[in-house]
Amino acid sequence: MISLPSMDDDDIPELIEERLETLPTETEPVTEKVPVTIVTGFLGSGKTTLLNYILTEQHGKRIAVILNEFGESSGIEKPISIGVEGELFEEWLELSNGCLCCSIVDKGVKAIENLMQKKGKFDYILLETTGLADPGPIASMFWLDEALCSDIYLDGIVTLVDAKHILQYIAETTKDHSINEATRQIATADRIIINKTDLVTPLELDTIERQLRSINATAEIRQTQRSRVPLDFILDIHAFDINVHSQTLTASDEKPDHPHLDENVRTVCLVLPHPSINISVMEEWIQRLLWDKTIPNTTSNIVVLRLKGILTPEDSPLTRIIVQGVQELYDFQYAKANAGDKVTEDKLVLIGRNLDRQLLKNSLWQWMGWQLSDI
Ligand SMILES: Nc1nc2c(ncn2[C@@H]2O[C@H](COP(=O)(O)OP(=O)(O)OP(=O)(O)O)[C@@H](O)[C@H]2O)c(=O)[nH]1
Repeated sequence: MISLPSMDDDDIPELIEERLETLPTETEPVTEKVPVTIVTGFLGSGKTTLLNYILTEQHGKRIAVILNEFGESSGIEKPISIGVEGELFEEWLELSNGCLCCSIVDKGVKAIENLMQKKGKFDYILLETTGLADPGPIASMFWLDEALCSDIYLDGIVTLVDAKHILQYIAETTKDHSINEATRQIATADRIIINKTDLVTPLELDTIERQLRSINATAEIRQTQRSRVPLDFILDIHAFDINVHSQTLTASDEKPDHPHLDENVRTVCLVLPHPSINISVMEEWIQRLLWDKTIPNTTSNIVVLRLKGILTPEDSPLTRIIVQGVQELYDFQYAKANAGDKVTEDKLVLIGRNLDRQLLKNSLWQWMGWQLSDI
C-alpha cells in the first residue's frame, strides 16, 4: 500500500493501492523487475566520475545509465565523457563491458518509459539526477506510477558529497528558510559516498562524517577518491526491501536531545514497546505527522524527509511490517517473520527538521495509549 495525502486536507486520504493483505510466501513467482539506483549529489560532488567509473569497469552487469534532467527546469544537459571528452550521447551507445549509455531529454516518468522499450538489453538502471535535484520526489515517482512499478523497483538512493565543500553547502540558508538541497540529498540517502577525500585532512573527514551521521543515522557511509567504491556498496542494496530491513534497521540517535525544536535536519529513533502495536492507530499518527507536518496533538511544525520502521502488530506476533516513507508518501509492507529470525526491536526512525525526540515520544505514546514508562 502506498499512501499520500489528498489535495484537500479535509478529504479522506486517497489510497493509491489496496493494502497488501496477503503475505508473501516462498512459493510466489518472482517477477523480473529491473532495479533502479538514484545517484544524487550536489554540484561537482563526483556523480559523473562515478558513472564513468561504473561504465568502464568490468562487472558483468548490463547497466543502463540515464543522464537526465529530473528535477531540473533549465533544460541544460550535461554529457558523460566516455572516449571523447564532452561528447553528448543522444542515442543509445552500447559499451564494451555490456553497459548501455543514453542521454534522455524527456523529463520524469517518460524517460523511464522510453528506456523500458529497450527492456531485455539491460538488467540495471542508474539514474543520475542533476546536482540541484531533491531526490525525494524522484524516489516517490517509482512508488506512484503503477505501470512503471510493474517493470522496475527502486533499489536505493546513493548520495555523493564533495568533502571539500559539503559542510559549507549544508550550512547554507535558503531564501524561504526551507531545507537546502544538499541536506535533503543526505537525509534521503541509503548510501553516502564522501568523495574527494584528497582535498581535506583526516580530522576534517571525521568532522564531516559525524555531521553527515547526525543528519542521517541510517545510511551507510564510505570515504573515497574519484568516486571509486565497491559496486556492491551501491548496487543491489535492496534498501526498500522488507527482508533486508528486518535485519538491518539499526539506527539510533546520533546527537543528544535538544530541549527545544531543532532547526537542523537530524535522525530520531523511537524504540517501541514490542510486540504491541495497533497498526491502524499507528498509521493515523504517521499520516498526521507526514501530511499535517506537525507532531500530532502539538503545535510543533516539522518536516519529515525520510521515515523507516519495523512494526509487529499486536494481533499477529509473527508478522513484520516495514514502513518506508519519503516525504509525504509512505508504504507498509507485510511479511512473515521466519522462525530463525532474530527478534528485532520495533522502531520508527525519522529523518527531518524540528524533530524533538521527547515531544515525538510523548505524542506517539499518548496517541497509542502507552505508558511513558513503556520502554
Ligand atoms: N581532487 C579530486 N577531484 C575529483 C575527485 N573526484 C572527482 N573529481 C573532479 O571533480 C570535478 C567534478 O566531478 P564530476 O564527476 O563532474 O561531478 P558531478 O557531481 O557530476 O558535477 P555536476 O554534474 O556539476 O553536479 C571533476 O573535475 C572531477 O574530475 C576526487 O576524488 N578528488
